[in-house]
Amino acid sequence: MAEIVYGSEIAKKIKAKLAAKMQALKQEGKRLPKLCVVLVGNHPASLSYVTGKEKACREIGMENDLIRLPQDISEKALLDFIQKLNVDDAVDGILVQLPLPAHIDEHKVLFAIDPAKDVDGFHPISLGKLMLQEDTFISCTPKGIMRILEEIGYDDLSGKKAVVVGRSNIVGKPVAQLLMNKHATVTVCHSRTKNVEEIAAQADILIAAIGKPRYIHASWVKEGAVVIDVGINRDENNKLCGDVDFEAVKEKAAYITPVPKGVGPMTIAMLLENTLEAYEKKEG
Ligand SMILES: Nc1nc(=O)c2c([nH]1)NC[C@@H]1CN(c3ccc(C(=O)N[C@@H](CCC(=O)O)C(=O)O)cc3)C=[N+]21
Repeated sequence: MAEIVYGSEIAKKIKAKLAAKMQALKQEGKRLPKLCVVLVGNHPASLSYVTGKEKACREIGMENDLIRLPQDISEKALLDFIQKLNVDDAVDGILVQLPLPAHIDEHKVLFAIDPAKDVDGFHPISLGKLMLQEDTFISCTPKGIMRILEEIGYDDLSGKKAVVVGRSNIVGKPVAQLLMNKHATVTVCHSRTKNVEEIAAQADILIAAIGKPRYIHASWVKEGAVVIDVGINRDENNKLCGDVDFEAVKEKAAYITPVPKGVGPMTIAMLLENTLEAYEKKEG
């Protein structure tokens, strides 16, 4: 029977530390770090996620601004807006919520963000530095996953087998890189992989980031594995669920993260940390 690892509890501790830092800066009469979140359009899930980010900023006393732009905004107008945030000295972190409307080139927008303010870690410079193990902003979900592993004392990954299911630019690829940087032997599986279940069953650490409700069955999981569930899906009853068949897999794994209250809250905590980091680098 696995230990259920509540990212929400770890995130609470991180946010308490950050709140104390905000308080200290305030008492020193310093400017406070500021995160700007840009939301284009009215996608309901996106709206709920950005609201969570704003709420977390308020909780810890970090400055924040949610900028809502119309669904039909031109790419040029969005790029101009980002440029304004880039040169605004009061802004430390910029996050453009994804996905963007289809008429906007997502890469162009991510490339337009000043790498010094790229608290999402999605800029090619940030991703390149991650590959080279240079100091940079690490994207929030992968960073949160690594923090969970540290928190459970599972951070000596030398000789360990990690399997990442999913190859997205925002989770699968960067988390695979981080695991490699920590000396794990990493296999990345995806929709075209044959025998995923056999590969997954060899994992000491299994990261599920595919976006398919309860896709990972207990038979895919090695006894005693660490299972990290990144999925945020709705099942047939519109209930929030992960990529892992939680009830069955928890009988086999040593550690498992739930959905909700697992990786999601860690993503937000890492975003706040990255924003403070951007501020500290800027202020020297
Ligand atoms: N530029 C950009 N950066 C992102 O980091 C980004 C993004 N775009 N687009 C969408 C995804 C998704 N994402 C989540 C963050 C927190 C929760 C979260 O806190 N979830 C809670 C509750 C979820 C709920 O109740 O709906 C939980 O899992 O317990 C979920 C999802 C960030 N994303």
